[in-house]
Amino acid sequence: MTELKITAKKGTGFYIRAAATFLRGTDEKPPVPSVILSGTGSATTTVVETAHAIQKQGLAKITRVETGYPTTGGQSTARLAVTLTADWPFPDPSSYCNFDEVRVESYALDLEINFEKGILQGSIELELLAIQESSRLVLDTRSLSISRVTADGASASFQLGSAGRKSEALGEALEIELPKKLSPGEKAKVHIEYATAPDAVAIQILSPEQTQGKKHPYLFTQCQAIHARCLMPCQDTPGVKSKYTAKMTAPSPLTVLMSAVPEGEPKEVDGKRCFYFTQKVPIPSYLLAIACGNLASRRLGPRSHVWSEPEAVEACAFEFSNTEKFMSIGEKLFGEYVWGIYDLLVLPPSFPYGGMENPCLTFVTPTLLAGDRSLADVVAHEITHSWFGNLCTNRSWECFWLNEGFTKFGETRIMGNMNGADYEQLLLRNDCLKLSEDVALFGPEHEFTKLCPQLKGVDPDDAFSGIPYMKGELMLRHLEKIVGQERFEAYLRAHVKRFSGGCLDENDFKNFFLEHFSSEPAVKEVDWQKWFYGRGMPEMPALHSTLAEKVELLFSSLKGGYDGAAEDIKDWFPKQTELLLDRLVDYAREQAAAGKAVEVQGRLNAWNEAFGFDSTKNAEIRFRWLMLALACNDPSRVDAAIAMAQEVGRMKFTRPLYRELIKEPSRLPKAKTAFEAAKGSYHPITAKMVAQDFAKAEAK
Ligand SMILES: CC/C=C\C/C=C\C[C@@H](O)/C=C/C=C/C=C\[C@@H](O)CCCC(=O)O
Ligand SMILES: [Zn+2]
Repeated sequence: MTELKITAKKGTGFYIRAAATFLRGTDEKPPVPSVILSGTGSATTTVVETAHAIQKQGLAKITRVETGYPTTGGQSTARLAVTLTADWPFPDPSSYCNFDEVRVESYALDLEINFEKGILQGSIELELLAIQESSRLVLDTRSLSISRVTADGASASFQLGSAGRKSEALGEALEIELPKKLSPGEKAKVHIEYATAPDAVAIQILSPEQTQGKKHPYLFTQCQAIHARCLMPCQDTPGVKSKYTAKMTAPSPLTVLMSAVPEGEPKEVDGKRCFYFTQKVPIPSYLLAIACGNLASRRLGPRSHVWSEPEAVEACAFEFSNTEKFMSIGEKLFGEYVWGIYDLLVLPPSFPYGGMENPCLTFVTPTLLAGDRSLADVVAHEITHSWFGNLCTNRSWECFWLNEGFTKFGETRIMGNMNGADYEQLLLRNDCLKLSEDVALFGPEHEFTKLCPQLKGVDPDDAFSGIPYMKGELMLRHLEKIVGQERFEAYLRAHVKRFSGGCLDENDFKNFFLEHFSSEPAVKEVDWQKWFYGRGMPEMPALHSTLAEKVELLFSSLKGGYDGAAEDIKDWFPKQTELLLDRLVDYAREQAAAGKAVEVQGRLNAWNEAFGFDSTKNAEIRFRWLMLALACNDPSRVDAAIAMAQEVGRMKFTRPLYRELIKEPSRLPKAKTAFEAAKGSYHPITAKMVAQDFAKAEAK
C-alpha cells in the first residue's frame, strides 16, 4: 500500500492532477489492492470532493473515504482508499480513443453548413489534458475527410484507421502524433480541419419540398449513441465530458440551434448568418446537437421556448405548455436545474425518436402533437434527463439503463405528481406490457434482454430497445419498495449530487446505494447480480390502479362480444385507451395463432364506430389501432398502416409497423415497395434499421 499526501488548499482540480500523476507513477498497476491518498486541509469537503472527482473522471474507484481524523489545530483531515480495478481505466467497447491517456477538456467548433454539398465543413480545436505520459491522441471518426492537423500551432502527422482500428460498427480511429510528449497534468491544443460526408449517419438534410414550409432546406443531427464521430473527430465515449463553444455559419435567413446557450444575435455576412453558442457544463459527445432551418419560436415559460417551422409553432406552444410545471416538479424531486435554459425543438416527422435530451434544447418528434397535451409525457422524460443521463451519465453504452431506467422512473413520477398515484400505476402497467413485448422480440435468452448487456463488437443501435428503460425502472421501483418512497427520493437527490458532472456504471450505483442505506438491513437482500445480468423478464411488481381496472373491464366486454360505445371511454385518459389497444393487440395475436384472426377482424368496424379510432389525432393510439388491424389481417387498413409507416420516421412506430406488415407473407411485396419509396425521406438511422428488419424477415 502506497500513500500520497496532498494538502487541501488548492481546489479539486489540483487534487485530480496530483492524484492522477501519483496513480500513474506508482508501480502498482492493475489489479492492485489499493492506494491511499490522504489530505489535510481546512476544508475536509475538498478532499472528499476530490475523491469523487477522481472517480468521476474514471481514474480509479474510490473504495473508502475517511474524514475528520485526527483533528489537529482545527484542521480536519481525510484519507481516501482508492482501488485501481482490473478493468481500469474502464474501457468502452464502443470507442477507439485513448481517453485513459489524454482527455478533451473542451473544444471549439467553427463549421459552415453547405446544403448544396450536404456537408458541414470547417474546424475543431480541442483542448487536451494529459492524464498520463503520452505523445499521441486517438480520436473516433466516421467517414470524415481530414485535411490538416496542427498541435500547439505545429503541423502534426495523422493516420486514419491504422493498427486495425477500423470497423463497420465503430468507424475509423484518427491517430494524431503530438509533436511533444505530454506529462500528466500538461495541456495541449489540437486543431483539425475537416468536412463531414454527405451520407453521414448522424445528419439528415431535408430538401425544401420535404419541409412543412416548402421553401427552405432543413438539417438536423442525432448523435446518440455513437454518431457524434460522423460530425467531428472526438472522444466518442460517454465516459468523457467536455465543454464546447461553436461558431456555426448557415445561409440566410435560416436559424441554427445547438445543445448549448446561444451567445448574442446572429451576425449577417455576405448572405450568410453566423451563430455563436457556449455549453459551459461539460457534456459527453453524444449530447452534441445541431439543427438548421426556417425556425420560429414561442415562449413557454421563464426559461423555455419552443421552436419549430413557423407553420406549426402555435400548435407546439399549446401542446407543451406544461413544460415549466414538469421542470419545477423535476427540481423538487432531483435538485437544481443547472443548464440555464430548457428549449424544445419540434422536428420534422422523420426525426427517428420520440425525443432526444440534447442539453438546453430537447429535440422532439411532431408525433407528440395530439392537440390535447396527452403525449407531453415525452417532455417530462427529456426534462428528467437533465439530471439522469446529462449530469449523471452512463460510463459506457453497456450500462445505458443508468440513463434511461432512472429517467423512465423520473418521468413516471413526474406524471404521477401531475395526475395522481393511480395514474402512475397505470403508466407502470403500460410499461410492463412494453417490456414483455420487447423481451419477446429478442427472445428471453438474448444478451440484449440483460439490464447490462455486453456490447463488444456490437453496434449500439442494434441493441437498443425498451428493455433498459422498463427493466431499469422496475429495478428502481423494487429498491423504492424496500426503503420506502420518501427515503428513495432522498436517495435520488444524493445520487445526483454524488455523480453529477461525472459518469457511473452499475457497480458505482450499487456501491453508493449500499453506502447510502448502510443502516438498512433489507437492502442486503437485493439480488444485484440477477437484476444487472439476468436475462429475460424480471420480477413483476404488484400494481393497483383503478384506471387500469376499468380498462380490463371494457377489454373483457369487448372480447365477450360487446361492440362498445363512445361514453365507455369519454372520461378516460388517453393512456387508458393505449392500454386497451395493447390488450386487444395481444388478444388478436393469440386469436390469429389459433386460426381465428377473422373473428377479431369482423369486430373492428364496430369498435371504430364506437371509439373513432380511424380518425384519432393521437399517434400512440393510431399506431396501436393499426397494429391491431394488421394483427388480425384486416385488408381494409393495410394502406393506412403503410401510410403511417411512410409518413413517420419515428422508429418506435415505423419499425413495428413494417415488421407487422411483413409477418404476413402476402403483404411483403407491398411493404417492400412502400419502404423503397419512403427510404429517401427517412433519417439514415431509421433507413438502416428498417432495412435490417426486412433483411431478417426475408432470410427466414
Ligand atoms: C442496452 C442498450 C445498448 C445501447 C443503447 C445505446 C444507445 C442506443 C442508440 O441507438 C440511441 C438511442 C437514442 C434514443 C433517444 C431517445 C429515446 O429515449 C426514444 C425512445 C423511443 C421513442 O419514444 O421514440
Ligand atoms: Zn430517454
